[in-house]
Amino acid sequence: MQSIKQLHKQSSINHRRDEEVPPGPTSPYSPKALKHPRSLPRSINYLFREQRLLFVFVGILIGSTFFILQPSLSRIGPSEAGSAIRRSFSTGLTSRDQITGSGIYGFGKTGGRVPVGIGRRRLRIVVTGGAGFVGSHLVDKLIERGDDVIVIDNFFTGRKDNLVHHLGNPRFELIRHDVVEPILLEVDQIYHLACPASPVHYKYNPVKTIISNVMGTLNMLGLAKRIGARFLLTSTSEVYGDPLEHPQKETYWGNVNPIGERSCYDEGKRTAETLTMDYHRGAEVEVRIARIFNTYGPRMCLDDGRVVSNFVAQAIRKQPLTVYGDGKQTRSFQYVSDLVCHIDFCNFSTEPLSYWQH
Ligand SMILES: O=C(O)[C@H]1O[C@H](OP(=O)(O)OP(=O)(O)OC[C@H]2O[C@@H](n3ccc(=O)[nH]c3=O)[C@H](O)[C@@H]2O)[C@H](O)[C@@H](O)[C@@H]1O
Repeated sequence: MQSIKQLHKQSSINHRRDEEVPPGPTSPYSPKALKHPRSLPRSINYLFREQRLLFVFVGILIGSTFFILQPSLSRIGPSEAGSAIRRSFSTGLTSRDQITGSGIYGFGKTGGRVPVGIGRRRLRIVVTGGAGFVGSHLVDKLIERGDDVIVIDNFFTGRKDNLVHHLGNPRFELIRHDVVEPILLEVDQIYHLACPASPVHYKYNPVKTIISNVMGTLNMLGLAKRIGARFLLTSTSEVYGDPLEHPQKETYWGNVNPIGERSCYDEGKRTAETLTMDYHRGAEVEVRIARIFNTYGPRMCLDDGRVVSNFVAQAIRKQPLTVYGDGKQTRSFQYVSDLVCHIDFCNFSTEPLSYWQH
């Protein structure tokens, strides 16, 4: 209101001044001659000169093309991708996804128009435990795919050496942080791997192992809920304990000793799975659970303590191989690159359960 009053005041003063000093014939001031309004033929003539009309049409064409393509572009966003996929989960590297739309990858699959030269939107992904044996291979895959990766690791069993080839890459960040403490990051997806996985390592400090599993998973699920990120938990076949069924199906609930030496890990992971499903049911966090079996491959520490690395280390040193117990126990082994492909597939999969049963 103040500024409007001022303007009114000014215009009335000007008006009075004009009244007081009327421009006479002898006055040195001569007002600017008023421009004649353009006649219609002149305006049309102006438009046609120098191909102006053509430029107007080209401008309209470019503008309308952009607005037609815009709905397709918006499909790239995580919120849209999330809405295309019903909240779902999978366990044991088997996909229980109940897809009502289509996967995040294909615009074609969503039925939208695909602007030429535009691919999948680059995702920001956090990998907890990304400096570890499995985590570092997963990071390699995500970086190779073109995503931005933030690694969180407390370096208890992880090593910077596993990630040294990514240092200096602008799409890669490494944070020394223990997941038992909360952290706030803006990402699209969370791969939660942080936890010692070898019996030697998780038995070293069992209380810390169970705290990492429970508090670490809780913190990461809280983050996923807050920022609307998809969450993948790397669980273990240890949730089956000493199974009474072979092979173990997802429907099998296991035979776990709650007070044994391995319970810190087994029960820790079982609680982590429970929390994951509770966040899924109660807070609609989009989740995946991968139950990982005994994995081997490059970057596995020689002192890892698992059977493959122990046997390799003993073979290199030309020592006899140590077999615990009666040697009749059985395990499922997988190579780390196969595991990483499956974790990645599990996270993006639109495949039905049967895919994993072959
Ligand atoms: O398969 C899995 O789900 C689990 O595999 C391993 O657990 P485990 O298979 O018990 O680990 P290993 O130490 O590799 O033992 C495999 C078998 O080989 C035996 N073993 C181990 C080491 C060794 O030197 N000699 C030996 O006979 C063990 O007693 C066991 O029966 C991992 O530690 C878990 O994190 C993982 O989830």
